[in-house]
Amino acid sequence: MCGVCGLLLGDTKAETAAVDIHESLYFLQHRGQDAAGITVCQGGRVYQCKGNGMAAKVFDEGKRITDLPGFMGIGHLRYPTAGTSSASEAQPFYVNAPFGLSISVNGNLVNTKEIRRFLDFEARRHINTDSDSELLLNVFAHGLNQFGKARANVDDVFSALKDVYARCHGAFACTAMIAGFGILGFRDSNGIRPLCLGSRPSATLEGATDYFMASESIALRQLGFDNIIDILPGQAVFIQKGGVPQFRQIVERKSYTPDIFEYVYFARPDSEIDGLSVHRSRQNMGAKLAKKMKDTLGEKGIGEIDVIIPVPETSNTAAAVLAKCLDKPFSNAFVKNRYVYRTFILPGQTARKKGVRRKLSPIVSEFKGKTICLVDDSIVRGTTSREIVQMAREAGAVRVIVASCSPEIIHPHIYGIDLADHAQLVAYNKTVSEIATHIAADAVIYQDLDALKEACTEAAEGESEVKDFEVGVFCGEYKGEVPEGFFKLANELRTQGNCPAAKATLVANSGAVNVPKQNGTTVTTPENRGDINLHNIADEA
Ligand SMILES: O=P(O)(O)OC[C@H]1O[C@H](OP(=O)(O)OP(=O)(O)O)[C@H](O)[C@@H]1O
Ligand SMILES: NC(=O)CC[C@H](N)C(=O)O
Ligand SMILES: [Mg+2]
Repeated sequence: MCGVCGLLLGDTKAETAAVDIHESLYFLQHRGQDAAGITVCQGGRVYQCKGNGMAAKVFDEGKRITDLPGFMGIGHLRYPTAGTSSASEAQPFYVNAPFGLSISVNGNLVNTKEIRRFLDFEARRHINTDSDSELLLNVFAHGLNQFGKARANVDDVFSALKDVYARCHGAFACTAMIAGFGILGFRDSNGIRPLCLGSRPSATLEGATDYFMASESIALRQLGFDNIIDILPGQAVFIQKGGVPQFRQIVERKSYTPDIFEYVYFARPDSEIDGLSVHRSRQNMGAKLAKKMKDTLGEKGIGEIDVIIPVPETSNTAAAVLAKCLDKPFSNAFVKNRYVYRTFILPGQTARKKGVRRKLSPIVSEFKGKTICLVDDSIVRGTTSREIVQMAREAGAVRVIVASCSPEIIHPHIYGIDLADHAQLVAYNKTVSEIATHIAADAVIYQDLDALKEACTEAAEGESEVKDFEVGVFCGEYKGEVPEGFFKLANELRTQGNCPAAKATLVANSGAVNVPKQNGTTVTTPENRGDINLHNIADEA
C-alpha cells in the first residue's frame, strides 16, 4: 500500500518543490517503509533521488533535497506488492520518451503478463524490472507516443490515459509528471486506491496557487493545503505549469468502492478518505465489535472480562470505544517501542515475527491473574496475535480473549497489499474455535462484514458518495476483474520461486517470466543482482 504524491508550485521560478514533497513523505511513511523517492523538474530537466529504506535514510535527513531543484515533482513510498524488493524498483519510475515521463503508483495490476507481452511485441518498449508500475508507465508512454507529436497538449494526455485504463487492469492511484509541462493524477475506475487534491496560496508569488495531490489528506493538511477533494473513480486531473486543475472522466465509473482495509489498518486516523473519517470509522468499529461481543459472550461472559487491552498502534482508537461500550477498564498494557515501526508491511515472515516482540512488551502488573480482552484491527497471518497472546500469558493473564475489528480474512488481497496466498492466512479453512486454538487464545471474536461496512459508511464527515467497499479479502468477491487462472498462476510461481528475500509472492504478481529456482546452487535473484538506477542521485553517496 504505497504512498504517492505530486506537487506543482504556482511560482514556476521556485526551486523548492522537493522540500515540500520530502516533508509530505513523513506523513505518508506508514504506507510504505521499503523504499522512497522524489523526482522533480526544473527547466525541462528531470532530477531524481530514490532508493531502498525509509524517507529519512534515502534523503539523508534532508541533505539530498538541495540536489533536487524545481517547481514541480512527484514522490513515492514503497511497500512492495509486485515484482521484487530490489532498489531498481523503487519509485518514481522515469522514461525519457516521449517528453520525459515519471510516475508514482499505489496499487497492483492483475494482468501483468498480458501487458508485458503487449509492450514487448507490439509497443516494442524495453522493460527493465519486474515492477508492475514500470509496465503502467510504459503503457502511458506508448499511448502518448502514438500521437506522433513533438509536444503534447492536455487532450493528448487524457487520451493516452484511455489506453492505460483499457490495458491495465487492477487498482491504482497514480501521480505522474511530464517534464516541463505539468503534473497528473488519476485513479482506477472503482476508486479502490485513494488520491486527493488540495490547494494553497503561493508563498512566493502573489496571486498564484500551489496544488498538491497525495494518497491521504493528512499530508495535504500538514503542508497547509486546503479545499481538499477526492479524485473520483476513473477520473484524472492535470495541472499544467502556471495553470489550474483540469479534470476529465477518462472512463466510466464502475463503482465507488474504496478498499476497506484503508479504514481498518492502512490509513492514518487523522486522514479522511472519500469523505469518510478514518478515526470515526475506527471508533465505530469499536462500538460495533462491543455489540458483537455482547451477543457472543452474553452477560456472564462479558462480566468475566477484567480489562480491555489494545494491540498498539492501529487498534488503539477502536479498543478505547469498545471498553467504554462494555463499561470495562481500559489499559495500554502493551507498550509500543517508539523506535519500531509497522510489522505487517515488513518483507518476510522472520522479520515480521521478530518485529512483534521488539515492538510490543507487556506491563506485567496489568495482566497478572486477569481475564483480558485483546483488541486488534485485524488478524491476517496471525503473527501478531500468536505472539501477544503468548506474551500476555507469560505476564500472568489467566484467560485471553482476542477481538478483531474486521472479519476473518480468508482470501488474498490483490490490489496493493501483500496479503499472501490462502495458506498463509490464519483464518483460511478454519473455524473460529480452530483459529483460537492456533493462536492459543481462549476465544476469538470477529466483527461481522456488514457491521464493518456500516462502521465506515457511518463515518461520513458531511456527505460521502461511498456506500460500499472493496472487501474481496473477506468474501472473495473482488470489485475489479480477476483474469482467469490468476490465483493458480500466482500460487504456482510463489511455490517455484521459494526465494524469501525476493518475495516470491511478489514475483507471482509481476508476471515476470524468469522466476529464480532453488536447485541447491547459488542463484542470482533480483535481490542481489546489480541494479541499473537511471539518473539517480542516491547512487552518488
Ligand atoms: O495477523 P498479522 O499478520 O500479524 O497482521 C495483523 C497485524 O499487523 C498490523 O500491525 P502493525 O504492527 O503492522 O502496525 P500498527 O502499529 O499500525 O498496528 C495490524 O494492525 C495487526 O496488528
Ligand atoms: N503497495 C503498492 O501500492 C505497490 C505498488 C507496486 N505494485 C509496487 O510493488 O511497487
Ligand atoms: Mg497492529
